Amino acid sequence: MNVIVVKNDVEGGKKAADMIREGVKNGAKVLGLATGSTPVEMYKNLIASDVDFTKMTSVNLDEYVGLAPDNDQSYHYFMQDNLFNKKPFAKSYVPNGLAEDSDAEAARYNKVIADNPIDIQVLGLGRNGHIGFNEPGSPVDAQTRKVALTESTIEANSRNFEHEEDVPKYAYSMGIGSIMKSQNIILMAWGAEKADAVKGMIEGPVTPDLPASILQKKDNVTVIIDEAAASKLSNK
Ligand SMILES: O=P(O)(O)OC[C@H]1O[C@](O)(CO)[C@@H](O)[C@@H]1O
Repeated sequence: MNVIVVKNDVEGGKKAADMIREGVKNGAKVLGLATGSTPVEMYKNLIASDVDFTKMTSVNLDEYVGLAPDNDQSYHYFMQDNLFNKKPFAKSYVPNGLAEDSDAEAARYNKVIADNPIDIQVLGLGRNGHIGFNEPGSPVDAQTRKVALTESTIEANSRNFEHEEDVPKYAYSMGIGSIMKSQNIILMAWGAEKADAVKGMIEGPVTPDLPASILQKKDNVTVIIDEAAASKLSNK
């Protein structure tokens, strides 16, 4: 794990965007993308840059079950708004939150991932150590499936909804097994509320209780964190 500590999300987002531009220059064809507040600065930097995704494919990590693509809380909408409207890809995939058959949707999405091996996967980090929506206890070999969100995640994500009860209880998430197959991973985390998860991810035992800790087992992982998120590390 290559750990880079930056001052704040503005510096970190620029760093991550530079790494993606470099990856694209070096031939990356498929980007795995994340939502949430964490990658917003990275997307701003990519939009302001000369990077061209029009011959590339993007595959997103997750989507809330029950939200339509035009719902402004959906991850489809987030991606349109934060990146795709300004920097379109030849093809972009996000799980279908309205799929009627969740097993069929998971199988469809697993085929998408198998057909489009990910060169660079972008990840955020949940306060409980989740990556994608792989909550604590998720099997390390899991593929895309419908998952139940934990209370901690529902509470954390409720800031984006009018009422906490509006936060969907389920999501489709790419599994840890699929994430681990990506060629390169860039994980970002900002703020003191991520400091425990960051410490566990980097210095703790590899355990399903803290899903991101599995990244210790993978080469080509770059972790970009700000000083607040790094504040509990023993080796700063
Ligand atoms: O970036 P945030 O909003 O802190 O959320 C943490 C992570 O959890 C998720 O909401 C779930 O995938 C991601 O979108 C995000 O990277």
